[in-house]
Amino acid sequence: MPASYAYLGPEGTFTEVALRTLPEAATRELIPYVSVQSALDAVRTGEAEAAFVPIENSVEGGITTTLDELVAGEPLTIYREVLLSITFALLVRPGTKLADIKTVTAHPAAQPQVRNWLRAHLPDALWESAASNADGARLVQEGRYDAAFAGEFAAARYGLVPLETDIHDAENAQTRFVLVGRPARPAAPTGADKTSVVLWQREDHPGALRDLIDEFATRGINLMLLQSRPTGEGIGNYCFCVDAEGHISDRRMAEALMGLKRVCLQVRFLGSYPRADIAPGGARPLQPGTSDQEFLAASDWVTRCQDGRF
Ligand SMILES: O=C(O)C(=O)Cc1ccccc1
Repeated sequence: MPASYAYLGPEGTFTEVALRTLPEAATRELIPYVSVQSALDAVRTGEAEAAFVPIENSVEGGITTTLDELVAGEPLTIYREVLLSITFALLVRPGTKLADIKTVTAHPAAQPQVRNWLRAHLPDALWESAASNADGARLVQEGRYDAAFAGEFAAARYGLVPLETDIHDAENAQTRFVLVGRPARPAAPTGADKTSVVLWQREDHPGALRDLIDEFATRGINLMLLQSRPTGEGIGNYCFCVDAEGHISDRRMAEALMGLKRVCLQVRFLGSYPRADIAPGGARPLQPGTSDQEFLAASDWVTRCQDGRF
């Protein structure tokens, strides 16, 4: 049996479409799971080699179930990311008209992407969340809801028809998905990489968050995501999910992570992996003084000073 990738199912999710864009997916058995948690658990138990799950969208930010799963429990590592442009179709059973729709469903992350459309076209419809957009389509097929927002491609799979297509409140809405596996050495840098970490502050004090961010800023590292998540240990108690430009094998990133390790209560490394938004080698020019050579030269100079050879 080939190694398997778990993904947020059932069949017909945007997650499945995004997963199939990865060349390595063609050589794996792709197994749908009912939730992000169960897909990630399949990796933790060794049932699946890796799991593919949504993690962020350009309209609402981080997908909190996924972030919370990566923040807690047995550590997992992100190996790849995929960006997918998202537009929704309103899927109904054949014969349903707009005026018949009293209940609608989709994944919670879909709602901010269709809210204005709903207000304009179905202001009185009751919204209930589904485990995924394809699961919403399945529930419409079963007669549990009148309509589901999902990919148009999911219609045929669930015996539904698209009553409306190309629904998106925001132009160019994109969702980011990640391939997550058990911890192992990150892939070699491509020249356009991203590093994800979770940071827990040691203590609350004025400027505590700025102190963490400074570890990146002073080394010329740009941040791409900064999302706070409650630790569950009381009001005002948060950890921070951070995506930063660069790879852990870059000196500036390694030094920033060393700095964070010293000043944070805890740091969880979630991986260094190729960026999906730009081609290999396409990262922004480095800030003066932050190349590997400059870090190494500075370190050599300190050693010479310590040895009295300056
Ligand atoms: O993959 C899906 O279909 C999902 O349910 C997750 C999701 C939610 C909203 C936009 C893209 C993906």
